Amino acid sequence: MIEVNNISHQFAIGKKGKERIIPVLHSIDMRVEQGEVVAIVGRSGSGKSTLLNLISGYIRPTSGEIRIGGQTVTKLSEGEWADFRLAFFGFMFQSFQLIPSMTAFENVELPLVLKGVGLEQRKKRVIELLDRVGLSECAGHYPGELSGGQQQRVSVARALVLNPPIVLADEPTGSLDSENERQLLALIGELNREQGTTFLIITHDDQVAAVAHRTVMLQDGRLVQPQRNVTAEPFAPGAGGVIPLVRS
Ligand SMILES: Nc1ncnc2c1ncn2[C@@H]1O[C@H](COP(=O)(O)OP(=O)(O)OP(=O)(O)O)[C@@H](O)[C@H]1O
Repeated sequence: MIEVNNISHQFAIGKKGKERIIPVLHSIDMRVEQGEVVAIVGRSGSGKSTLLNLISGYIRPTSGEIRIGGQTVTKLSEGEWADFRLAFFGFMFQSFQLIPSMTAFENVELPLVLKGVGLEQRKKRVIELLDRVGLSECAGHYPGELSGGQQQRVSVARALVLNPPIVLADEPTGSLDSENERQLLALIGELNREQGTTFLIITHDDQVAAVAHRTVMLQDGRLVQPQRNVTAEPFAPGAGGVIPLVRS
């Protein structure tokens, strides 16, 4: 589903003509199958966010190729990337990135508006999603009127509203308390089992890495041998049992 082929990336910083080159990623090869939940770990500055930004097309690699769903995305134009993102990706961030002047309902609705979905269908889908994350009562609230955990749930609903095959998450539990973290991990597990949603999750959190199917580690911009998670009880955190994984 996601193939990262020999990707290297460097940033150039400083004034034109006097740039300093910062190599960040070196010859990354990675393959993620549909329905996998993969944790990306590594020390601060190892290149995790850069890798996710390359996969989501927000930056272009210095060299190498990325294929998603059989399509070579590194060749897409900016306009094509915008459509591709709407069709393929949901995004979850540590900082939620909600629009403060929009209600919870409007924030979740936004991707549907961008996709040109009609009003009635939008309403139905947003209500469904807010209900799924337990926030039906808060549809009319602005982000500033919600707790951190509630804001994260709004951002999760927004990430999922278009039913994306892939969710890219950058420290999604980073600002959550343990109960909200448990609920988010349970939801990720449900979606993965029910819909085969693929998750790529950058994390420093052992709880997240423990429920992923496997963990890949970046070290100084290089991928360390991928590790298959053999000890985890995927998506049953605290539930005391192993729920079988459905993987295609
Ligand atoms: N736009 C940019 N311009 C210049 N350098 C950058 C840019 N973005 C990232 N870097 C550098 O690339 C390196 C890797 O950054 P990146 O954010 O990918 O690391 P990370 O593993 O996600 O770190 P963290 O866990 O702290 O978020 C760092 O040295 C960072 O300073």
